[in-house]
Amino acid sequence: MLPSVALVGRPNVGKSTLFNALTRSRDALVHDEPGVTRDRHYGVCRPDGQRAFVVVDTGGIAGEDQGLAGATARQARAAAEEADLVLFVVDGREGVSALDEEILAWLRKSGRPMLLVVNKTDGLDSRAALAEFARFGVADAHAVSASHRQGIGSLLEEIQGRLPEEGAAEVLDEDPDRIRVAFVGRPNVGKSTLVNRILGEERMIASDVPGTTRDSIAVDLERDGRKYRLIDTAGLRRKSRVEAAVEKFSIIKTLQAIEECQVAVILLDASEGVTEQDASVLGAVLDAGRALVIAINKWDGLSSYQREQTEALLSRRLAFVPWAESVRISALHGSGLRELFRAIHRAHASATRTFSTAEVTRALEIAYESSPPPAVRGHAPKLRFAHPGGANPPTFVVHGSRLRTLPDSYTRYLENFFRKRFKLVGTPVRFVFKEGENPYRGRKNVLTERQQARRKRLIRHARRGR
Ligand SMILES: Nc1nc2c(ncn2[C@@H]2O[C@H](COP(=O)(O)OP(=O)(O)OP(=O)(O)O)[C@@H](O)[C@H]2O)c(=O)[nH]1
Ligand SMILES: Nc1nc2c(ncn2[C@@H]2O[C@H](COP(=O)(O)OP(=O)(O)OP(=O)(O)O)[C@@H](O)[C@H]2O)c(=O)[nH]1
Repeated sequence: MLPSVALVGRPNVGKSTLFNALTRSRDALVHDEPGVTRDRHYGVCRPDGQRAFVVVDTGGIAGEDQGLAGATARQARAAAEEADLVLFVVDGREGVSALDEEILAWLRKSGRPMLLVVNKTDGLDSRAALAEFARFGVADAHAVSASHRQGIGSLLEEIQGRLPEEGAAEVLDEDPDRIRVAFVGRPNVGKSTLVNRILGEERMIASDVPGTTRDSIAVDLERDGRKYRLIDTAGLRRKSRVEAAVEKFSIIKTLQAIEECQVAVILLDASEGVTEQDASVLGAVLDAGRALVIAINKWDGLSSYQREQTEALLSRRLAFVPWAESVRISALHGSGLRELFRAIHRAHASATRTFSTAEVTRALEIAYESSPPPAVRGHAPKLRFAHPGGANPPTFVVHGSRLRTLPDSYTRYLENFFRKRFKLVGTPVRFVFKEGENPYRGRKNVLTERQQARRKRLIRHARRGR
């Protein structure tokens, strides 16, 4: 499961800046889509080749008046207590303050694992900056500059070393035929009703998945001869655990469920359109690169006039994900479920389809020849070669030159072209651009003339020396 790391500290020490440095590291790949709200307080850090984690910006724990008892502070505490690791952020320029001491005392009491992050050390002697905070007696202190992105790499390494071990539930996918689905959405859209409806149908075999930890719940089921695993959702939680209290909407749990699934089904309430919170859940699905199906629930409650209005509104608000299928359902009456599962299946098939290098390069050639990218200052980018770069989401690696000058509109053109050619629905598609020659040229041992001449020279030398 995605572990979580909370940023705690007094106002103005640079928590938001650090949050951005950690969560926006893949800006090149994650395009800002109009219509998507990014929740400023929650994000996912996906360091290259390392384990991803949720980052929570707890908001500043303010001065004495509101102090540790204020509403913000209460939220900060709750977030910190839920986190697997706390980054206690302080200001390296201002040095130790009374409030820092207060926060530290509280963090110690909470018993959460903690790292001290001394920020704003750009232009400072970082050893001196750390020494200032040595009296805190926190063994693990890191000097960083969030705004200059200094020290972030080593901070990330330190964080990696302190995340909890991955649980048994994470060794999820033994069965490649089983589709991992998460039903996500804000409170009251009908997740529990839908999950219960799905699990309640007779033809299905539902069972709790053994080996899942206390915090992670999954249920396997079969439907129309296909196998699914429903990943932890509020709906599942309430059903499988005897818990009277209504579980509050947890963004962390939503992010975790999204990370673990292959297909995220986002539920919307037909009578309410796409709210800010819906848009932020949508944004999280896109950031994670998951396949997406939009289920518009409570369709039963609308008159035909309202239905028309809703259709028009939704198609406007969802125009930025034209590739996602939306299905109208009623969780209450169980209508639309067959279509819902078909859409899940199509999205999964697209998201996990495999490609050969030959077909990908061919597609690139055709796209390129039929519409080459525009020249910038007299030089046009050249696209030479492409190969598949992974699934879920389908990723295409394109090699060429001057690719930095490729306009976004051209990336969108390529995306649409590939979508059409490979009939990809319900999944984001990613392109990674790499400068340089065909990387397979060297591997096939095809040497340039200069390389061949050099090689012959070396061989001659070696012979003479013998
Ligand atoms: N010199 C320098 N300034 C920084 C650095 N990080 C943040 N700042 C500045 O510090 C100020 C506060 O940064 P924020 O990230 O908003 O601080 P915060 O802790 O999130 O503040 P609250 O939202 O009030 O809790 C801004 O003016 C930043 O530009 C840094 O590494 N070096
Ligand atoms: N008319 C109508 N009402 C529905 C439908 N689905 C759910 N509801 C109602 O919407 C309310 C909320 O449903 P829940 O299933 O509890 O919503 P939830 O998303 O699980 O809510 P949280 O657990 O708070 O996140 C309940 O009163 C349901 O009866 C539907 O398809 N049609």
